[in-house]
Amino acid sequence: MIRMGRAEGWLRRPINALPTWAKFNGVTFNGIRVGPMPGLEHQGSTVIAKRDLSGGKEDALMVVPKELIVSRQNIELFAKSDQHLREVLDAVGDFGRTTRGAVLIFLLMQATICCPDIKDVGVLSPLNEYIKFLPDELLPTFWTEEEQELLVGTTLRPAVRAKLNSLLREYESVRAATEHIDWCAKYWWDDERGLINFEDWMRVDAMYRSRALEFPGVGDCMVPCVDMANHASGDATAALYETDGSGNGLLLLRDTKDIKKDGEITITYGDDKGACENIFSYGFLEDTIMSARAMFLDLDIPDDDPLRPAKIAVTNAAPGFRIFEKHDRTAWESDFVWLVAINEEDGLGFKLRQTIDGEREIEAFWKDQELNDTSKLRDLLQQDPLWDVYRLRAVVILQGRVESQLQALQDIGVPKRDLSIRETPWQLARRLRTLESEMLKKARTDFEDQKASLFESDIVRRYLGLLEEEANDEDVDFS
Ligand SMILES: C[S@@+](CC[C@H](N)C(=O)[O-])C[C@H]1O[C@@H](n2cnc3c(N)ncnc32)[C@H](O)[C@@H]1O
Repeated sequence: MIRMGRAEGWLRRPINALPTWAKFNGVTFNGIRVGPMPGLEHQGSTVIAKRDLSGGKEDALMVVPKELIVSRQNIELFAKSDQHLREVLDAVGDFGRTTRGAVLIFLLMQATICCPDIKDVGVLSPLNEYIKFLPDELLPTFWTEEEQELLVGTTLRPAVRAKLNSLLREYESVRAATEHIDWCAKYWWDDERGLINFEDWMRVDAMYRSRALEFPGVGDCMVPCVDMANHASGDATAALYETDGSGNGLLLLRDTKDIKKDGEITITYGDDKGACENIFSYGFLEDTIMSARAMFLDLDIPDDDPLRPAKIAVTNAAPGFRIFEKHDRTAWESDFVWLVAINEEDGLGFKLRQTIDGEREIEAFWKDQELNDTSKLRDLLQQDPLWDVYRLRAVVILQGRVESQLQALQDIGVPKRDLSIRETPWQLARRLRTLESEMLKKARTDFEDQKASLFESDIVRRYLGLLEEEANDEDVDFS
């Protein structure tokens, strides 16, 4: 439906119509306009200074009435006057009570309301019109199979695969949950005349993913017009966003920034986000990015671990670890690796328990202490006399995983470019491969240093039987 609406024009409006929409709906612009930056048209529209702007001396550059904010709370309010939206939200249950679920359903409803083939569904509102200004972002979920192949060996590849699977599951469950609603059955899902397909779900997901910002006091939401600001990190960020005392959305020039007429007013989408996450959520990498910044690598429990099935059954930690930049080095964090690193002989145990409804449940124990939240395992191990030993095991496991990821990247080298591969996916994949490869090499060296320093620990040396050997050697020398 959305693709059709773009092609036929009923779901598309040129960005030069935005000032009229904004004025009509109470959005104020102060010294700014929205449009493409000459020379940077590939970045879509952005916020541009209409005159010289001085940090610390300007009122808000944008004020967006709180009623226009697409947040979970507002969608609940919209649903009070839109029975069709209410029906769908109720039908999808808990999913409709999450921000993501509510926003995706809301966006789908806006496209439905705009569709000329659909009559008497939903309520007209300024937001039906607003989605017509939103471009279709080329996020990796829209890359072709060949383009996704360029990502093999990067952390983006499994992330895109997992995302497509979860989108498909969501789409199927929204469909199953709403098929019994007459108008949904007719306009959305009918085998011949139904207008919605999986691509629509991917498109509303992309709109939300690439435009949602976390506003203090509101949470994740889409704020019309503020979401036209492009991203720049660090000192280059020109403006901040927040809400005023009444809940309206504001775009504020940073006190330290002066922007000349025709300069760009950028915000930050999050300076800590890694290169992978930037491409995943926004479909671009800033030109100034010189490192992958952060990476999430998955981690498996070895097949020969006798406790593997029980560990998988009890874990509530994400199965992997994150490496990230800290000062000039890499650091890591993981709740999962501790479960991989310890075993029965260390004090990890499992028991089967019968629940009151007759089900059997696995319970985990660490040295007879109940372990009902495996993300707390690290804290328990930290109090153990063998903490350095467990740390060393964790570091060895992670270093091995870093090594295998690096190997996968290097085995493929520079992928071949097929004629069908578009420029943006090609450039992004190439840059990501280089940035992640550099970061993995750095992490490998840092893990080596951590290993070396843990080998200095008396506890580790005693555990490995090295202290006694040294003591014996010394005895021999003295005699
Ligand atoms: C919140 S929207 C910003 C407005 C958007 N440019 C538009 O035309 O509607 C985020 C999208 O803008 C683009 N974008 C933002 N900052 C960018 C940058 N620094 N370089 C390239 N593209 C950028 C990306 O396509 C991203 O997915």
